[in-house]
Amino acid sequence: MLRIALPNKGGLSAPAQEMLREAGYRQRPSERDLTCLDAENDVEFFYLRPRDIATYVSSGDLDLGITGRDLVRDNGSGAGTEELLDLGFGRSTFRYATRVGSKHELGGQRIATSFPELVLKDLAARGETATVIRLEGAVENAVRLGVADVIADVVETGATLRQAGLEVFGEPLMESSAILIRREGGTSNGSTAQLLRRLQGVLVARRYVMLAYDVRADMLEDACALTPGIESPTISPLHREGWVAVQAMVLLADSHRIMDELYELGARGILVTSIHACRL
Ligand SMILES: Nc1ncnc2c1ncn2[C@@H]1O[C@H](COP(=O)(O)OP(=O)(O)OP(=O)(O)O)[C@@H](O)[C@H]1O
Ligand SMILES: O=P(O)(O)OC[C@H]1O[C@H](OP(=O)(O)OP(=O)(O)O)[C@H](O)[C@@H]1O
Ligand SMILES: [Mg+2]
Repeated sequence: MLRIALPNKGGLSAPAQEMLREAGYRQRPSERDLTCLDAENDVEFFYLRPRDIATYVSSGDLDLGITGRDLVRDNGSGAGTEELLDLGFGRSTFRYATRVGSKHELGGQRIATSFPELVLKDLAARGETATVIRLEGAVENAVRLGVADVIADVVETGATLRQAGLEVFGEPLMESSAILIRREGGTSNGSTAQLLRRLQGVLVARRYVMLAYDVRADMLEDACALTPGIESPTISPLHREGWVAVQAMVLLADSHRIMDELYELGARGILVTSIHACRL
């Protein structure tokens, strides 16, 4: 039986469960449940604090885990894990910020953060010495309340920083997103490979749509150049003489541009449908 750690709370919890449901796995019926057995798929899920997940996976007590890359790097046990897949949600950067107009320096400053290990590693790499103050959250308040001169925190839109009168400085310490991890050097059995294929299928289904259209046969090569598909587009004959129907997967983000260009080529009956799941 495959044993998988998932975030029990916080911003990564709901999207992680949604992704697993889309991949065909059973998820806990109540947000208070700490385990969920999916007997049909021979998988058991354990809902844990996202910060703790690397601890269980690096020790080998759980086979796989979903958590934030930044949380793994801030957990000493993270070094004993490896990343199998970027799951595409929970994207953020981790950055230093200070009061607008203040000096952009780290040496000798008091730096407030919920990610002390990340910050200490970064300071060591820079050869800087500073005082790191560990806070549980709402770190942006630390500067105006006088507890710190600088913060190091998760930035998504930057709205929280702006509201607190802070500005980022320097390069991001890291870019994060939700990831699937396993024990470093671990081997994949059949169930792990199946889970990976299913999650990859969800990622593709989220990024791509199926495009179908009719086009005159003499324009087919130009049309296929716009919609090459992943392997090759499907061409079917139409009852109408001299016309064919084409089906191909295209990136959702490109779909409207491609539809406009196909229409210009003379294609008609252009339809976009979403993909619920796939194995490529
Ligand atoms: N806007 C965001 N705010 C907080 N975390 C975010 C955001 N966007 C992505 N993340 C990621 O979510 C993870 C933080 O999850 P965690 O469960 O620790 O805290 P949370 O979602 O902020 O919940 P809480 O702070 O209420 O416990 C990190 O990997 C972080 O990079
Ligand atoms: O760049 P933004 O889009 O504004 O998002 C980033 C903010 O969101 C998170 O806070 P959260 O709501 O998790 O509260 P916390 O600080 O107490 O964890 C994070 O710690 C930042 O404060
Ligand atoms: Mg938070």
